[in-house]
Amino acid sequence: MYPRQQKRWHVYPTAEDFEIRVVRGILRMAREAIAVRGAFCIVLAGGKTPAPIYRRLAAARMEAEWSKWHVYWGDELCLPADDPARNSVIARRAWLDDSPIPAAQIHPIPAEFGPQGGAERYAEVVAGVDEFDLTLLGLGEDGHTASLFPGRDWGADPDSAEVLAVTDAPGACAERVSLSANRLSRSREVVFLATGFGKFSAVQRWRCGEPLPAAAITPACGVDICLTLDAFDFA
Ligand SMILES: O=C1O[C@H](COP(=O)(O)O)[C@@H](O)[C@H](O)[C@H]1O
Repeated sequence: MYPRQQKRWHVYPTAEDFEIRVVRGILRMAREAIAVRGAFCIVLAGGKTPAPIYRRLAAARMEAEWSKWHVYWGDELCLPADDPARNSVIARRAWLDDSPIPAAQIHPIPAEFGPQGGAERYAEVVAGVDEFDLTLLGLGEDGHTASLFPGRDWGADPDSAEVLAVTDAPGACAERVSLSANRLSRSREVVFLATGFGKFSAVQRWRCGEPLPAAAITPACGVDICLTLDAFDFA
């Protein structure tokens, strides 16, 4: 059993409000982390939901000290490195390919080596970070987050591996690499992103206390869940 999750819900009337507020929050957290610790370590979410956020970060070129950003991912699909379905490629195309963040500070998950090979290699990469400053996460329609799926081991125990080799994910890509719930919880801030009516049922189940994978992310500071109104309630 994992610790109780402290949740703060933030509901925005439109997708534009959601995007503006989330981007503003990311830039503020980056400024604070850089002022206090001299660097900002962010974990990116995969899937489609964060793409507009990444595009807005790309447009905010003058608003951050990009040379101090270090970028990681929460999960990745075991597909060729340049496959457009990969979480790293979605973020690269929307933002990172055209960003001033030094290439050596961008750390995609090497999932092209397969679940086991990718997990072992990425464990060495994240071992260099004690606590992430900000972890962005998505929410699947079945309540999964990163590549932690219902009915599987999410690595929520304190002694579980930091990076998991996933071989039986439902859907099109069964093989994946994912940070474990335990590792994702080692973040100063965690922000979930969910937009659209398709997420409504997962959000309701989470609000009602069902033990979904998303509920296993339990950083000391709690989690912030940013939603559009249609994902939260009947508008
Ligand atoms: O499989 C995945 O799905 C979730 C949610 O994706 P979305 O397209 O519905 O936003 C995502 O957070 C995760 O990284 C991805 O691998």
